[in-house]
Amino acid sequence: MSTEAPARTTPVLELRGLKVHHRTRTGSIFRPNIVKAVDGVDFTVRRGETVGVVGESGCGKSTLASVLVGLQQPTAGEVLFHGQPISIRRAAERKRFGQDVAVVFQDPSTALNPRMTIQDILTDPLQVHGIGDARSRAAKVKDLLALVGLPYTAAEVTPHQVSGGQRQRVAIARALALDPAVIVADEPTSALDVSVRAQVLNLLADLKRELNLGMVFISHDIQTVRYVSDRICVMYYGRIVEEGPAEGIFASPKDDYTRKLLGAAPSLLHP
Ligand SMILES: Nc1ncnc2c1ncn2[C@@H]1O[C@H](COP(=O)(O)OP(=O)(O)OP(=O)(O)O)[C@@H](O)[C@H]1O
Repeated sequence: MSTEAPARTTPVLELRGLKVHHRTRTGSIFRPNIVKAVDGVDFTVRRGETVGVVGESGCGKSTLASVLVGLQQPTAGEVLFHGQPISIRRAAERKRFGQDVAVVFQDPSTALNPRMTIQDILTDPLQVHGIGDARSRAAKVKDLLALVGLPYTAAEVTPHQVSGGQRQRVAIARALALDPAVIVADEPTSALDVSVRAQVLNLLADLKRELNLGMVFISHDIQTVRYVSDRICVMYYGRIVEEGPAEGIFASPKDDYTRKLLGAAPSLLHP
């Protein structure tokens, strides 16, 4: 499934020395308790590659994702887009980032507004960013639906009138609406029926190839990550403890924690 990693071009998205620390309510002002959700991570993704991020619950995957998509300001470290440092504190950079880096969440039932038609859901990002007119937006919706393998008639219904797998296709189409360079998919198949998971994974892999996207695929399931990723980062307690080509990690894991993950529960994709 995975394709050969692209040549060593400049990463489209990069994190350097990323830290996200949270001060919790326990502790005191003299001795605050700090949760180190992400604690010194370097990370890159290039166009045309899928980087898998895997680790158990609480290791910091979602926190990493929220920084990658500009939803959270790190405590320390840099976020670079095409080699240029960016900050979501600056409104213009935040807007640009929202256009260039898109996210697909775990559960499309909660990520999509149940009262909007799929046409409106897909038109909304274009309107918010002031892109095109009514005619070009309608054409774009048609293209997006075709891209994710949905019939044009799906535009007329609401998300709850289609199946779970089709709903996630709508969420993927919405993520593609602004022609992003990177898609961050955070557990995109975990809430889906086992029978449709492989279809959605195949769709993400096809889109990465066709659109030359940088893809970050986050999951607790190492077999699912292996299925889609060119490169894998293994996270443990807020750090990347092992990183390398997907097949290399499986053939000869170097870290004890990676070995533990590989020996753990059977894949949710192939239970
Ligand atoms: N706002 C916050 N305040 C305090 N602690 C937090 C906050 N956000 C996350 N954490 C803690 O940071 C750690 C990493 O959380 P995160 O959600 O990123 O992990 P995860 O690997 O995505 O787990 P899951 O798969 O269960 O979502 C956890 O211990 C979590 O409890």
